[in-house]
Amino acid sequence: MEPLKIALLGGGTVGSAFYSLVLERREDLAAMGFVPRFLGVLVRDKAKPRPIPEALLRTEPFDLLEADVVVEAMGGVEAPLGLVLPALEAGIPLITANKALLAEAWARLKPFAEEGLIYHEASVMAGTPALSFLETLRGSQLLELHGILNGTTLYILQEMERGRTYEEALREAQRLGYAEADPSLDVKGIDAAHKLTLLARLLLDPDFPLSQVEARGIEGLTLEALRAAEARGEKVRLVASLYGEGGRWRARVAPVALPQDHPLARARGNALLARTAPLGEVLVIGPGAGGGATASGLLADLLRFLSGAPGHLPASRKKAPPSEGAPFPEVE
Ligand SMILES: NC(=O)C1=CN([C@@H]2O[C@H](COP(=O)(O)OP(=O)(O)OC[C@H]3O[C@@H](n4cnc5c(N)ncnc54)[C@H](OP(=O)(O)O)[C@@H]3O)[C@@H](O)[C@H]2O)C=CC1
Ligand SMILES: N[C@@H](CC=O)C(=O)O
Repeated sequence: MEPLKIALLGGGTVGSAFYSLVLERREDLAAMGFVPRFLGVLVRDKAKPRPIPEALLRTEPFDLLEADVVVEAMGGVEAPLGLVLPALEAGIPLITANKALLAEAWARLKPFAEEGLIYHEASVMAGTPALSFLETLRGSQLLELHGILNGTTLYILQEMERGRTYEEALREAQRLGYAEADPSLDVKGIDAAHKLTLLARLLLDPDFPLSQVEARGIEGLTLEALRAAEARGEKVRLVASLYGEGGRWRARVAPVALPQDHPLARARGNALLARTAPLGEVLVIGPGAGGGATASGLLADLLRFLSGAPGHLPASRKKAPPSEGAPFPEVE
């Protein structure tokens, strides 16, 4: 049995759930010949309650070069970038749930992604397959893609439909561990834009720029707008879309009106709908936020790494859209 030395950056909602899940799933790791050993868990405040022994907590960066794998769940861009780059340069793989890091620091991280050193299933739709779903769709051509990629805004809209206020619903989403440390990333559509950028880089263009995503959030939406949509037989959802327009890919995050019987309107969780050829239309639905759901995606990547498979490779070339898309109407 070989020790598997894990350096964990972040011991909050996701990091704590990952730590617990690894211990719970020791037998699966043992069946592959590995015994997990956490070298340390980076946090800011050792006094916060969490299911991690205090002896493992570190408030100062520790030596990641000792690790077999670095798992990052701290959030932000510059702080995690400064920590993971030296490890990647030393050939140590990175498993991350941090879509902001990947979306915004791509110029620095792309060479390592191309080497197969970056695993990030958990960065889009948590443990619900989104990247591996799209990897399988590489056998077809993408015609268009529409997704509910942010759990916080989905929860807020669903709760507003049940009569709660926007503020109450946002507070509850924070309490449940769905929201980002800065929830304006969720409600302004920026988190969904980060995720859409990662999907586009996986399938359409390895250099797809974050700046190409037009993002609008749900802050301006009123209960009246939701009620009016309901009266028209529609539901309002924050949808991230990629579709052909004038021969270019258009990437948009916006609140849109969906017919109530549309699969994305009926989905109770996050969802990703892809129209492809020759495969056809495919849909995946599942939880997209929360500690356990995200830890599941991180553990899936750990198992993928241990099986010898590379991380999530960007698209091999830039592809033009084969047809014009049919976006949903935006709700003002
Ligand atoms: N929550 C979710 O549902 C999902 C989250 N993600 C992503 O996972 C990542 C983590 O999210 P989440 O767990 O919710 O966030 P939390 O805020 O709950 O956890 C962040 C952790 O990182 C630590 N940390 C943050 N910055 C520093 C720093 N500069 N130095 C040392 N420690 C630091 C915090 O320490 P301390 O505990 O002491 O404050 C905390 O333990 C983010 O990138 C997020 O986007 C992805 C999918 C779903
Ligand atoms: N804040 C995010 C967490 C998961 O990515 C969301 O609400 O979807």
